[in-house]
Formats: sequence, C-alpha cells, structure tokens
Amino acid sequence: MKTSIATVSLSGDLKDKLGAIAKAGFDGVEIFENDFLVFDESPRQVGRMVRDHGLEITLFQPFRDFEGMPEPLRGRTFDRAERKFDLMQEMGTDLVLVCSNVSSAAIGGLDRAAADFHELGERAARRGLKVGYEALAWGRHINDHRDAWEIVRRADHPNVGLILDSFHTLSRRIDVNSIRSIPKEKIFIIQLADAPLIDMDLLYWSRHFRNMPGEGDLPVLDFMKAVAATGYDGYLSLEIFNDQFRGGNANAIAVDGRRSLVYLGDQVRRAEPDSALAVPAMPDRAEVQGIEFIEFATSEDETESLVALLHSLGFSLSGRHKSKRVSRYSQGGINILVNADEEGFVYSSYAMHGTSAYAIALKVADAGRAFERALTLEAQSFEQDVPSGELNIPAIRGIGGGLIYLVDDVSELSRIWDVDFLPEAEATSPQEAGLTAIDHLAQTMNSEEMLTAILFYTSIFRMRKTPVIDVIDPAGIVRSQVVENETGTLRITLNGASNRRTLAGHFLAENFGPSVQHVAFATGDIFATASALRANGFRALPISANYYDDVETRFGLASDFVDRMKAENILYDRDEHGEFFQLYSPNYGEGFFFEIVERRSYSGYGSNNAIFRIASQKRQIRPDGLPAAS
Ligand SMILES: O=C(O)c1ccc(O)c(O)c1
Ligand SMILES: [Mg+2]
Repeated sequence: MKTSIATVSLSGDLKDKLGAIAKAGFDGVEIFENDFLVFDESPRQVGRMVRDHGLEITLFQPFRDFEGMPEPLRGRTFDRAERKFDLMQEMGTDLVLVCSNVSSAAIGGLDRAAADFHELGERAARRGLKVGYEALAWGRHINDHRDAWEIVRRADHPNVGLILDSFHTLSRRIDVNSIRSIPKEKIFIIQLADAPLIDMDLLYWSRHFRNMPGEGDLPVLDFMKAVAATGYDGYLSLEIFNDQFRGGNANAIAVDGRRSLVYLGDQVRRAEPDSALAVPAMPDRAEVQGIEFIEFATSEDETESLVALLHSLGFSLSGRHKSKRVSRYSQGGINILVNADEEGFVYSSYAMHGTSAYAIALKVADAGRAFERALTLEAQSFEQDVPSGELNIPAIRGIGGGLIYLVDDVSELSRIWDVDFLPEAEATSPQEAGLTAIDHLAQTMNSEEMLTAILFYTSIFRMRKTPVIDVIDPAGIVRSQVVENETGTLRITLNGASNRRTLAGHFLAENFGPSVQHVAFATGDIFATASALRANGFRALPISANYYDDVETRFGLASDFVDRMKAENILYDRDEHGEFFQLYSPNYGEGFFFEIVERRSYSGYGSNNAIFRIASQKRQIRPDGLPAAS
C-alpha cells in the first residue's frame, strides 16, 4: 500500500513538511502550489529535495478554473496550464490535479468540459504528463464525482483521468457505490480526508475542519471499500485542510496520518480480502479485558501522602517488587503500584511531571499480538533492562508519553504477581471499601491532542469513540470525549483543555504535560462504600448544598434520599437506562483525584455533574479561585 500526503496538511515550510512526511514513513507527497510558491528554491531543487527525502511527488495541485471557459479566457487557461506543465517537468512529477471550475465565468455542459479535457490531455501527452480531474463539492457546474467521471469518460483520452477525494463525495452524501463501476486505470489517485459532522457551508467545512480518516464522522471506510472494489492499487493520499494541523507539530500530525491510512487499509483488507491494495498483514484490534494495574511514579517523600490516600480508599499493601522500589496496593480486582525508583523511565517521568499515574497495564487476549499491531500502527515501543528471573512485559508509549503495558492470561505474563512480586502485608490494614474494579480513567491533554488520542486508541484497541461533550469549567470549556470498549472493561475519558485557568488546564500546566488526571473506581453500593471510607478517615470532596436542591427537583427524587446523598457528598445522574452515583476524593497535588462510581445500568459519565465537581475542586486548590488571566 503506497501512502502519500499533501503538503497543505502540515505546518512549517516545505523543508519541515518533507522532513516530517519522510520520517513518518510516507512514500509520496502532493506538492501544494502555495507551499512551492512561497519557498525560495527552484522547481528543480524542490524536486531534488523531495527525492533526497526518499519521497516521490505524487501530484502537483491544484490547477483551478480550467474547464468550460469562454474565449478569450479559455485560451489563457491553456497558456496557464502549459506554464504549470513546465514547472511539473522541472520538479519531476507527471500528474496535475485539476479541480472543478468555481468561476462565475464558467459555462456548463459536459461535452464542452470533455472537449477542454481532451485538448488538455493532448497537450499533457506531448510531455508525458497526466491530468486528473476532481469535482469540488462546491464547484460551479461540477460538484459530484459522477459528473466529473462522465466528463473524463467523454474526454476519452488516456492522459486524462479522475481523482476521487473522499471529502467531496461524502460531504455531499453521494452514493459511494457509484465508484465501483469506474475502471481502475481511470482513477489517477485517491485523496482521503475525514471530517466531524458539523452543519456548515461545504467550502468552509472542507478548508478548516478536515481530519484524518477515523478521526471524524464520515464513512471513509465505505468510500474506500468502493474504491477497493474497482481493483485500484495506487496511492492513498491524505489531503487534510485543518486549522489545528496547520499550527500543530508536523511530526506528530504526520505520524497520525500514516496511522490513519494503515488502519484504514487494515479495515479494507478485513472487509474486502481480495482487494488489490497491498496492506500489511497485522493482528486484529485487541479486545481489552481489563486494566491489570495502574502505576504511579513518585518519590520516597511523596509516597507517604499517596499511600495515605490509598489507605483511606480501602487499599492495602499486598506485595513488593523483587528488585524495584515498587509497592502493590490492592482491593477487589484493582491493583495500584506505587513506584519510587530513582532511576530509569519512571524516575525521569517523576522528575518531569511529579507524582502521576504514568503507566497502565491492559489485559488483552494475546499481549504479543496486541504489541505487534501497535508497532505496525506506528506506536513507539518501550524497552528497559529487566533483571533475569523477572518478566519482560511488552510496552508501548501511550498518549502523553506515559506507558501502556500489555499483559495476558495465555503467556507467562499471567504470572506477573508471582514472578515479579513478593507478597507482603501491613500490620494493620484499612477497612475495605467495596471497590471492585477500575471504572474509567480520565486523561487530560491539550485540546489539540484529542484527535491523536482518539486515533491511537481506536486503531490499536477494539474501542469506539463517543461524541464530543463540552464540560463547563467556570473558566472555560473543556472538550471531553470518551473512548470505550463494548463491554465497559476499558473506558477512558479524554479531556482537552484550551486554557490554563480551567481545572484541566491548571493540571496540565502544573504537571508539565498531559497525564491521567483521575481514576474512577467502581462499587456495587456507593452508600456502603461512603461509610467505609469515612471510617478510614477519607474526606469526600464537598458538594454545594444548592446542587442537592436542584437534583431533587430535576429528577423528582424523594427528599430523604437526596438528604442521604447530600450527607455523603454523592452526586447523581440518570439516563434512559438507569442511575449513576459519584463520589470524589479531595485533590491530590495540583488537580489529580480519585472518583468512586456506582452504575445501575447507566452507561455515561455524569458529565452534567462535572461543573459542580470542578467548582468545588477549584475552591480547594485555591479558596479564592485560580489566578486570573494575565
Ligand atoms: O479547497 C480547495 O480549493 C481544494 C483544492 C484542491 C483539492 O484537491 C481539494 O480537495 C480542495
Ligand atoms: Mg482534493
């Protein structure tokens, strides 16, 4: 499978872009005319630069407002085309993308356009070049790939073909099955882009909101399946106009791009095993059976306060690592590791971020296969020295640079607690609080990193994304989106902060980067848990009395029931399936916290309650609120 990306998709100058594109493993690049025009090198040197990066120029684009022009404009468009052909030959590419005419001067008519393309094909053929026609979704006369194809068909020239761009087809909801009957040799290249479903002007949507396949809501896979049905085996080329990407980190965006194409190819291969696209074989997405452990990086000094909080939550010491300064605390099916090692990755993580949940271990059916898939999808592996007699647990770098360990029940990894740990208990253990499992994790990041996170999780693991929710912090909006699996054994809420006065933004700034901001534990009886916690000295996050007045009327609850929740600072929510109860720990450090939830057939996350929780947490961090914008 050959992959390409348009220079317009990334930030920086042409050199930066090419560097990022080559590093991410693409084979080709579409040179966007503006990126060339503003660059201070000759076309010949640009061509050499591209090839020095090991890349091929898949096409030069766009050539605008060509077909259907009346004279004397028509003559001028051909002169213009000849100039671009000169440039392409110097640069070393044989394909130009002509997008459908948007000029008010353009005259419609399929035959007129076909005649123009036939002539352009003749001119291109003289130089050994090819012309690809793309229907812009907002083209004046041609805005549908079926019409563009009809023009290409009537132009009847071997050097004239069709360019399909998933955005233009899918944004207009054009039936993708119309692609299946197009002869593959007439499809000169496939451009791919996804986009979030937002009701807006097509041009504006296209120029600002496109994103990588799998990051948005368009049925790009259906589009690709139809393309694959033609037998097409050429380049898949990303063309992503996105404001955020233009200002983002070119290397990171390029990696996301490669990942999106490999993942898309993998899905096509599974749906259409006979497709001609040579997609690398890889294991299927891993089903996560649960979180085997969460590991905190901390220091000897800070261990005490962290362990005190864990004790108050009913966790007891259950083991110590054989060779590292790692203690295991357990309750129900939950394992929390406290790592105060002063060397290696954990120590640099602590030095950088302070005490934080820097690693998680996911239990999958086959850790080796999950690891293999992750690496095929451009995840970075993590390796460390392992003393003999201890397990070498496969691990990848997660979102924000933390670690994701992979364990399973079918290899020696299943014996992790016996092999790497020695059992140990405390003289006096706290009272268990009925916590049974990790319900979910919340990762806080910059809002620009959300799409990266979504693609990372959904492409490697069998997880789906839910729609974005706006969480209202008194100081701004935090964008929140969930990735979760079908069975609920892995749920991650992603919170994207866009300013540092929000609680999420404050956490991000104080921790020097994205990390897990809260861990939620499940209980089967939140009232029993609350009282056990109190006996352990746990002090729940206080919730405003006003909240309870509102909840009582909003949900029509009995007042004595509301009084019980109020006494324990338990929050309440309900959806069409059931009820939800939440209880929060005080902040630990600059905004990290634990949550306890009881689900009664409820599948959400209580996002309506977030504003109350956040307001209270902010009062705790600084009674007079976080510093105002400076
Ligand atoms: O927004 C545009 O003008 C534009 C130009 C070239 C393309 O290939 C495209 O998909 C859009
Ligand atoms: Mg396009």
